[in-house]
Amino acid sequence: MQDIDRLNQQFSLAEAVRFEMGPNGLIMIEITTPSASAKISLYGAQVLSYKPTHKEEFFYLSEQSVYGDAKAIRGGVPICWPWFGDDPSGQGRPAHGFARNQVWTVVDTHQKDTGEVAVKLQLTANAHSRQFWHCDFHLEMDIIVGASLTLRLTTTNTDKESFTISQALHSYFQIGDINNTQVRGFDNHHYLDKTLDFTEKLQQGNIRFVTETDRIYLHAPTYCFLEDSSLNRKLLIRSAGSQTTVVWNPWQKAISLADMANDDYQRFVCIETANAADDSVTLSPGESHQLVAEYLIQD
Ligand SMILES: O=P(O)(O)OC[C@H]1O[C@@H](O)[C@H](O)[C@@H](O)[C@@H]1O
Repeated sequence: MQDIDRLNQQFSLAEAVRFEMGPNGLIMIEITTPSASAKISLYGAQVLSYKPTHKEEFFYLSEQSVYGDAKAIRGGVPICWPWFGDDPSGQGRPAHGFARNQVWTVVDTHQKDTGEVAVKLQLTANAHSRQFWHCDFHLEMDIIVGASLTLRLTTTNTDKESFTISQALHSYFQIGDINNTQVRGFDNHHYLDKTLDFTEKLQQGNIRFVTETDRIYLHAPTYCFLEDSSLNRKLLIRSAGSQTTVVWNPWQKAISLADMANDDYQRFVCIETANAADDSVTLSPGESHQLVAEYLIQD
């Protein structure tokens, strides 16, 4: 159990970093820098908020989110790890793995000369993870808050055997209106359509949302744009260590999601920097892999 007083003693930074009690006793890191503020939940190492100074919030966070209770918080940037989507072994283990449902450990906080704040969180094999996955691992999440938000998830194989993972930084971007939103950058890219049993299709033009959208873009570009004319905002999403991008909006299926209002599908789009489908990652003992996403406003 990580005590708030101890965390504040060890890792708070003057005006920039402090630890607070969030809903249901979950510990949150509140970050303030000259160029942005952010909130991170230790449960899931999940960024829940990032707001550049004088600009709109980047992320959607459902008002009906469940905090803790082995559920993922619905919004911000959940981490899907060590598998993306349904249990690849078909044994009914939790969708999107277990990292989003575990309390992570704080390893470091510091402020750079530029004013950016960097937070490092860690997860290693434990009794809970072993219920679902027998491997030994070291997982590190670096979160860098400044004029942009950078997330870097480093997986190191500390086991005696190789293992294979899939994963995603499952960012829920807040938008003004789904009807005035498009994603640019995937023209002429193939994708697997999860709503049609993973049928492969070709994207023509920008992605627009008119129905349930659940796609894994293959050989994905290293950057794309989320254009939202209601908020008059263009976000740039840069990725590294990833060859797949997942684009998801549940549309009317939001009704079946207990932790989301029925019409909330109009207010977010998920664009997920991933290693999914054939883009899984195999690591030998001692090897590491980094999955990186950076989000910023494009003027
Ligand atoms: O409800 P969950 O487990 O957080 O998953 C939400 C969605 O996450 C997306 O990444 C998947 O492509 C969807 O198929 C899934 O429905």
